Amino acid sequence: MKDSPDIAEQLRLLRENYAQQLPAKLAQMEDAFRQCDNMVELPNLRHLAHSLAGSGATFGYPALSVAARQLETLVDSALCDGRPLTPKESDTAARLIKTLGREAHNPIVPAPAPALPASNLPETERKLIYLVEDDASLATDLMLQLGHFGYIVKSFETPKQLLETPVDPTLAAVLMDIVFPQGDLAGPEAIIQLAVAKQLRTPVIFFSSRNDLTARLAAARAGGAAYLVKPVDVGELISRLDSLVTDLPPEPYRVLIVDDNSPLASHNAVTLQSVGISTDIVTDPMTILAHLDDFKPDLVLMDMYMPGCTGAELAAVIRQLENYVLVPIVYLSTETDTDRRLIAMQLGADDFLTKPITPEHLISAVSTRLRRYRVLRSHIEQDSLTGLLNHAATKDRLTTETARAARQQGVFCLAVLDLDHFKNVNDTYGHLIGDSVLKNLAELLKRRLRRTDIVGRIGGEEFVVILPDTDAKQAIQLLNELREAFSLVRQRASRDLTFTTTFSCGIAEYQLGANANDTHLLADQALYQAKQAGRNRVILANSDERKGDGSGAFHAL
Ligand SMILES: Nc1nc2c(ncn2[C@@H]2O[C@H](COP(=O)(O)OP(=O)(O)OP(=O)(O)O)[C@@H](O)[C@H]2O)c(=O)[nH]1
Repeated sequence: MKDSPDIAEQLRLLRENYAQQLPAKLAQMEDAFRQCDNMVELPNLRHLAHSLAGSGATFGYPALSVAARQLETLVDSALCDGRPLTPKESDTAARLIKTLGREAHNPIVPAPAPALPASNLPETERKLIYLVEDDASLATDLMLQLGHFGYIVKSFETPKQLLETPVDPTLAAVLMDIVFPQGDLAGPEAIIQLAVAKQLRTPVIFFSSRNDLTARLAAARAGGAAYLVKPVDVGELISRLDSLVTDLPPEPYRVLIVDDNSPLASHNAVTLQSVGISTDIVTDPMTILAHLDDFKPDLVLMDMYMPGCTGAELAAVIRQLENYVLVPIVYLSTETDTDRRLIAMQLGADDFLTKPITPEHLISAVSTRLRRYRVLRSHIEQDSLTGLLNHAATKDRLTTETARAARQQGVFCLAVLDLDHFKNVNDTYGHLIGDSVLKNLAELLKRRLRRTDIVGRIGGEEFVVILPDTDAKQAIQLLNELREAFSLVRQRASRDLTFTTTFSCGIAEYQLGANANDTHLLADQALYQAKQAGRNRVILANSDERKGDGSGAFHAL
């Protein structure tokens, strides 16, 4: 696969820009060299050489990189000794600068980055499902139930109707009964016809009151991805559907590039973007904290030597932040000295990549670490029953969101949800059924909320939803929709017994200056009011009550 035209074009422009700026950089270097007898210009000369050494090869000037690296090493050793260049070193430096001038006219067009399929495809909000069921009341009920979880359902009474309808290209799955008045295996037979006539490749879930091998075999031969026995357990159906139709790409990996060399940082960013990795660039290391909070990187790719502070110092600072103890920090540096590398690593970085680096190597080295980090993070952060964020991770996210809102003077809402009379559910139907209710609520929240919303389970039957960039009015409306939808979900206790249940919810809108505990305490108080007022309702906290000490709200979870 080739670079997308957009990315190839961006890379070409970056190379062109670099080539245009090269003569000025070389002129600066010659100036610095001419004045380097006075020692003041030596660090500048080293910095300029360092910058060219790191960036030249990336933009098609490998020999220039080599010469610049030699120059950097030479100047570095004089600076370490605290002396000017010796006459011999000056000769070598003059020769190297000449080489730089020559090589600046000899660019090689770098091979395009090997693009893997981009993973950040646009998100399709709601999935279209075809339901083929001759029992009108069951069809209506399933349509409603699936609708609560955010699916759009188009219903057909007979397989023939389905066969006669052009297949919608956005179709995500088919739910097909087995037995129809037209035949005991009319459902699977229709699916085979569809596959032949219309090349239907969409996943099919069969459901039937038949539970015999003949029916199951027919479904399997028709390529059925799942087989559910009636009465259909909505929770099971949703989890099967979700696993089959969730083509939502995984959230793109995020790499924060910290490099004062702006063209090089952009080049690396475009290279990573070509495989769907999302990037953010920090050219001024002193602004890194804001970038960390806003961008929440899965990996930090960092230059080692920058004005203001070194990469090693920055790595040490990042490691002091609780939320970034685990995030991989990788140096991308021209540093080859093993001792200096080891010292830099001791301060908190995980690895070294050496500049110049080919796009292939950069992508592969970064991707491996990103994958490992995400797996590790999900083990640490997920609640095992529901797959939502656990208590600690939710608390972290709330702290981060609070910091972001404070910095940007933005808004967000925090909703705390608690199932009503859940003890009764456990006592009446058993703990396992209670668990499936918890999973159904988690599923509903996951399906109905935006990807940018944060959902966690913070206690037995207590959930938290953080809604960035959402004001109180919008939050109330959304949570009421969710409350309504959940109250209509048919929970299955046994083959013949279903029940419904509800949740209460307290919402707090972030108030400028409040900390995470303040907001959480407010939402908790509103939840308490919702319970007192009769449950199954959403109540917004009164922000004037925020004057309490606010302490320990999260501890109380
Ligand atoms: N099935 C199941 N139950 C849980 C889990 N964690 C907590 N619970 C139960 O949740 C119930 C919570 O009960 P209460 O705190 O009395 O609240 P409630 O019955 O929901 O009543 P209100 O909140 O006042 O409406 C207890 O019965 C817990 O055992 C879990 O992981 N699975």
